Formats: sequence, structure tokens, C-alpha cells
Amino acid sequence: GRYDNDLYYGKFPEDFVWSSATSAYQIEGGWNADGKGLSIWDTFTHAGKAANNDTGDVACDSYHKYKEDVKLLKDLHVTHYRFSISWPRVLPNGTIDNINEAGIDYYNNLINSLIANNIQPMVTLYHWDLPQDLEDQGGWLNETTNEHFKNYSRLCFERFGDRVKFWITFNEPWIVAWLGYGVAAFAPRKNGPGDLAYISAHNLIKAHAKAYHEYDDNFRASQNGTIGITLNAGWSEPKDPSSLSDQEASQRDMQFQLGWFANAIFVNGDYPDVMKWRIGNNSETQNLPKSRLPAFTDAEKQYNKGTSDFFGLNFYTSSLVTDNKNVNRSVQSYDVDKGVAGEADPTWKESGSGWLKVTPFGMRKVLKWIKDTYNTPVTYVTENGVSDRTGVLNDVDRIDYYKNYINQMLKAMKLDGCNVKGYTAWSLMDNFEWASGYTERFGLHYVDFTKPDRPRVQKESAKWYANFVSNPEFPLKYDNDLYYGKFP
Ligand SMILES: O=S(=O)(O)CCCN1CCN(CCO[C@@H]2O[C@H](CO)[C@@H](O)[C@H](O)[C@H]2O)CC1
Repeated sequence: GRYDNDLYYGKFPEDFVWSSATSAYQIEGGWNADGKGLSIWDTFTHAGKAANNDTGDVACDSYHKYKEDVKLLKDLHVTHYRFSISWPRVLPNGTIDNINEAGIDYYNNLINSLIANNIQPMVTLYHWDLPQDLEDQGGWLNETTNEHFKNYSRLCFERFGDRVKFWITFNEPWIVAWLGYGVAAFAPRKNGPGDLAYISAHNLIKAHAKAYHEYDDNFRASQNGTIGITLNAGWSEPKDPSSLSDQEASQRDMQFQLGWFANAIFVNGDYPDVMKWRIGNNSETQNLPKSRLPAFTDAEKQYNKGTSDFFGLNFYTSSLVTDNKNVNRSVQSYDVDKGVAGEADPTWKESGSGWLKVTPFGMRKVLKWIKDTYNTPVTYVTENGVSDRTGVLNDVDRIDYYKNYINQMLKAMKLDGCNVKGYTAWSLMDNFEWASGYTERFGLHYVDFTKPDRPRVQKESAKWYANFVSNPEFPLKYDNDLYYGKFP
């Protein structure tokens, strides 16, 4: 059919990394416990900006229940666990002059518990929870934040780097820049779709490079770890594959999503030409003194280039794209600059999230695009998963999603030569889904948020995943899963 969702038969390499992921603000709770400082997401939720006035004040209470989480991971038979460190939990004001040792202790306890259970930590330094004190000084619009991020990163390398050998600087800078500083959908709710989005992204790239070089210069030799960045994209499928303009729209959409950050880090230290060209032209049309896209100096380009040991990819869904001809060029906006219209194919299965349609074929295509565009980088899928709104324990749709997306990843490896080294299921358990609060559940484990002790219960998908990672090959030993289709 048009979308290749057919099962491929084969098995994964023995040393393939199987993991599961969470993030600090989404699971920890303890929002003000033991000296933790405020993050911009505490501010966002306390202002009632998440669905049903939900907050991460308690969330899954992993701040107190992390030992239980390690048990869930052990029963999942994963070899790795991806989690994030809350910057304001270890540095309440965001600055290195005020270290909260209780916060350091929490992460040391978690890391030690993982290691004791032969589970390797994959640590994200920034999963969106900026210290509020730094946001009060401009946040990612203020270049000084880059230096604070470097100091925070160095503290983490110093305190945890003897046991943490896999570091991710930023989770999805695209979301931080566009949803946080572009359209005010996420914290810190700034509205600058044509300028602030680009300024924040500019600082995120420079902050990433600072942290990378800090590790590379001062810690790699003694700690022997690996450090990179995690980017997210939806696969942009040309609506009409035979249309040159739709093909160009697809390429342009992928460059504006991934290239925005990946071109500087994996290619030449600078933004992709298509972004410089289109944003420069639109800025000229708007009679602006210079392009709304900030420029790197030659020294900064050299400093940005080659600052990731791997390509971290968060992948969920796809869209059908065409050239958006009727953009009003007098409007300053990333979306106008990009000039791409996206839509879902009505035949794609829906999920518990409006933006997430089930498109397994997209996993293979996006991995191939990364291979072709960034010269076959070592790649880790650092998030992949699907939501529902019911909390169903017999979550056959989630099993179907994982089986098919993992199979498409295997095709990308075996048939397209993609150098994928690991896969991470989002998420270990139901958790705080940002502006959607607790209405959208992504977990392999069900969490009852009405009970003070936040009990975790394995869903069928957890049993499936544990079984699969123990014997990662297709055809499945026992394929009891539902097949979708209809009789003649
Ligand atoms: O439809 S709207 O445009 O009005 C709202 C868009 C909401 N976004 C879509 C993209 N998604 C990227 C993936 O976000 C990732 O995936 C998980 C699931 O979202 C999150 O829980 C993780 O923290 C995050 O890393 C983040 C949420």
C-alpha cells in the first residue's frame, strides 16, 4: 500500500540498547521539597495553565518512590533508563553559587539504585524545567543563561559522571523554542513566533556547545562517557509524492524541524541554507534592518560543529505536507518562514493526543532522512510511544504501536543502513503530560493519580515490551496480537 506498514522479519544485534524514559517535572513531584527551587513549569501550572489546573506538585511522586521505579525497570528487562535531572532541584537559583546537597543526594540515590540493578542511566540535563530565577533574567533569551547551563552541566559531570556514561544536553530544543518562546503554549509562555523563537533557539545551540566542550575538554578522558543532544521531528511525507513542490515542502519541513539545530551541530556549525535564505528574504520584505534569524560568528560556527557523539531522536508521528502558497509574507512567524501546510491522512489511526496519529512508516523514513542528511550518525531513538485517555490496562493499541514502530526501525537498520544503537519507550509510566496535564497517558505502567501513594500497575504493553526486549526479533515467538483489517 501507500504506507509500508508491513512486518519485516529479522533480529536486533545482541548489544542493542533497550530503554524506557521519563522526565523530572513529569514524574518527580516534590516541587518544593528539601530546598528545591521553582522551575518555569511550577510557575506555569500554579497559574492554572495546564488542563484541569493539573500540576506536577506530586505527579508520580518519584521523588519518594524512585526505588519502586527501579523495580518496574528491572521487571521490564531493560538495560538502560532515560531520566532527567531537575536543574532547580540541584541549583535552586539556577546558579552555581547555591548548591542544594539534598537534591544531589536524590539523584545519587537514584543512580546508585539503578547501577545496583545493572541498569545504565541515560541522563538528560535539560527537559524543559528552567529555574524560574533564570527566566526572571530573560531565560533562553538572555545569553548569560548559557554560562549558567554550562556550570550546571559541569556540576552534574563532577557529581554523577563516575557512574553516568550517557549524557543528553537538551530534550527537544524545537519544543522549547517554538512552544515556549514562539507561541506561548508551553512554559515560559512567551509570544514571539518570528523573533523570540529564533533567539531562544540560538542560545540553546550555543549552550549545548558549551556543555559539550566542557565534557569533551575536562571529563571525557577520565570518565569515558558519551554526550549528545535529543531532537524531535514529525516525518513530513509529500502529500503528492509525484509533485516536485510537495517534495520540496517535505525537505524544507524536515530542515526547519531538525536542521534548525542539527545543521549547526552535525554539519557546519551554521543554520541550514534554506532557513537563512527564506527568513532573510522575508525579513527584507518586512524592511527589517537585518534577518530575524540570528547569525553565528565564524568562531561560533567552529565551536558548534561536531558537538554531539550521537543523534538522539524523539519520534512519534508524521504529516502529509504541501507548499503553503498563501502565506502572508508581511507576517513575522517561523510558520510563515517555513511555508509548509501539514495534514493527517484520514486513514491514520488516532491516539489520546490530537497531534499524534499512528504512522509506523514514518519511523523508517525519518531514520533514513537522518542517515542521508547527517552522514550516517550513530543514532539512538530516545523517545517513542503513544497515548490514550482511558488508562486501559489491556492496551492492545499500544502493543500494536510499539510492535510496528520497532519493526520499522529494524527495517531502517537492515534495509536502509541506518546506524541505530538503541531504542527508548516513552514512557515508563503515566505522568504529567505538560499542557494536557494527566488527561493523556503514555505509560507502560498505569498510575492512579487519585491515590496518595500513586500506585503503579503493569499494562499489557509492559509485559509485551519486557518479553520483546528479552528476545528482540520478528516474527514474535507468540504473535497473539490483534490484526487490523476487514473481511470481504
Ligand atoms: O497539538 S498542539 O500543537 O496544540 C500541542 C502539541 C503538543 N506537543 C506536540 C509535540 N510533542 C513532542 C513530543 O514531546 C515529547 O513527547 C512526550 C509526549 O508528548 C512528552 O511527554 C515528552 O516530555 C516530550 O519529550 C510535545 C507536545
